[in-house]
Amino acid sequence: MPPILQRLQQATKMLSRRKILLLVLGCSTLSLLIHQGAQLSWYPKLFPLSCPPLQDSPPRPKHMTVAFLKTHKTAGTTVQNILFRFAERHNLTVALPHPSCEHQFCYPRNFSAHFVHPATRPPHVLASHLRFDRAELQRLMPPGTVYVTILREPAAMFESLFSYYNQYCPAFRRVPNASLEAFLRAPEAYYRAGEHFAMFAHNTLAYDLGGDNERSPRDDAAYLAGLIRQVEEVFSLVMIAEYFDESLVLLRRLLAWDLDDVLYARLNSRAASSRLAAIPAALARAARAWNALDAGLYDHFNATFWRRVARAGRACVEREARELREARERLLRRCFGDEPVLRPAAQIRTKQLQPWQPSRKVDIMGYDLPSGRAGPATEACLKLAMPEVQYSSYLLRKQKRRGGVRVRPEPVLDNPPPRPIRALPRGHLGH
Ligand SMILES: Nc1ncnc2c1ncn2[C@@H]1O[C@H](COP(=O)(O)OS(=O)(=O)O)[C@@H](OP(=O)(O)O)[C@H]1O
Repeated sequence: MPPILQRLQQATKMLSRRKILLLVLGCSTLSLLIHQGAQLSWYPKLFPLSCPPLQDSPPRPKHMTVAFLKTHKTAGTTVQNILFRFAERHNLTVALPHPSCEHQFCYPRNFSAHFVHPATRPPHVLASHLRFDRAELQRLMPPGTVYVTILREPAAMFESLFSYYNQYCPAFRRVPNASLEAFLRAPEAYYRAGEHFAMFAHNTLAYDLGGDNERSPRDDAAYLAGLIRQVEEVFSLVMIAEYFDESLVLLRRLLAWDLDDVLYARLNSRAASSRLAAIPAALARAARAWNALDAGLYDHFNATFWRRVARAGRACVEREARELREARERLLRRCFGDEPVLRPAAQIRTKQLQPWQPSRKVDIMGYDLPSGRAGPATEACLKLAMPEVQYSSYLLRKQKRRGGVRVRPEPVLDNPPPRPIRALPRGHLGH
């Protein structure tokens, strides 16, 4: 080939190589941009794309002192069960109510350290219902205790309260045909502030947090702002029931616990037949308007929750939440059979697993153990699904024994059925 032609061929090769290189570079830049664009639309700037390392390097020891404010109808029993099991595994003391308070700390009275059974003091963990009182709790709990609580979307929470406490709360009992719609159309017609268990019918979250549930943020915005400030001063984490798994991820990171420490079985759920399939939008608006203080609290802490998720790394939190769900499904299958299902109490043969039923009109579901099981693994499964009342009585007896108080020995399985239970202290424990 003549030299001129050879040079021409080389030049063409060089050009096409450069072109190919440019083309490849262009394509990769474009694909990166498209990818980034997509990511950004999923994870707005706030959320880092990668998982930042846990702040606890070198690893912190597990935090052992926790006070959980168990608000009503917010998935609190499931959180309480996680804490009870953690306490047992680590040989910690759980603060439990004196029997005259039943299984709650004399709710709806303001919490007092006197309500705590002496055999359960000084405690590491506290997780039973109470009305928050900062000074009294600080008197009881050791310094360094981490305070956490949980909130639920107020319309869903109110629907649950209305159904669960229908027979207990006079404001609900007055409503014809137990109709939530009728109540929310004219709440003032049925509600009397200050009467027994009125707090279940108006701003229950605010009441449980120690606030004045009769205040309206419409008339007094400063009151809501002040209540939020007080909650923020005390509680290191406010979980959100709608994002339960994400909440547990934040909890375990806060306490430097393992993911295994927050595995759970869902407790205290109503059967589908006992709940509204969906709350119509107008009803939800009315529920939020009537419980405006709770709505203000929820909206604020829902927003701060997502800011925390962002700080922890949203992708990371979601990944852990997924791992938690997978591990939890494996555990439920191991404990309750290949198809673990929630059952009504009448279908649960294991007495220690039968959840308390608030009325004949409401079915509270639970799990049952497959028959013929025994041994330590079964005991762990039993605790996983043990309702609040049975677990509280069991722990109290166990801790009394540990403290040398004479009680009949009671194996965790085969113990007699719990005595008839009332969900709430009545009569003399007025608000
Ligand atoms: N993991 C998880 N995620 C989301 N929601 C959950 C979870 N566990 C329990 N629940 C729901 O919480 C409601 C029961 O709340 P509590 O256990 O706090 O009730 S109680 O005040 O102790 O009686 C009850 O709500 P309703 O079924 O609407 O009544 C439960 O279904």
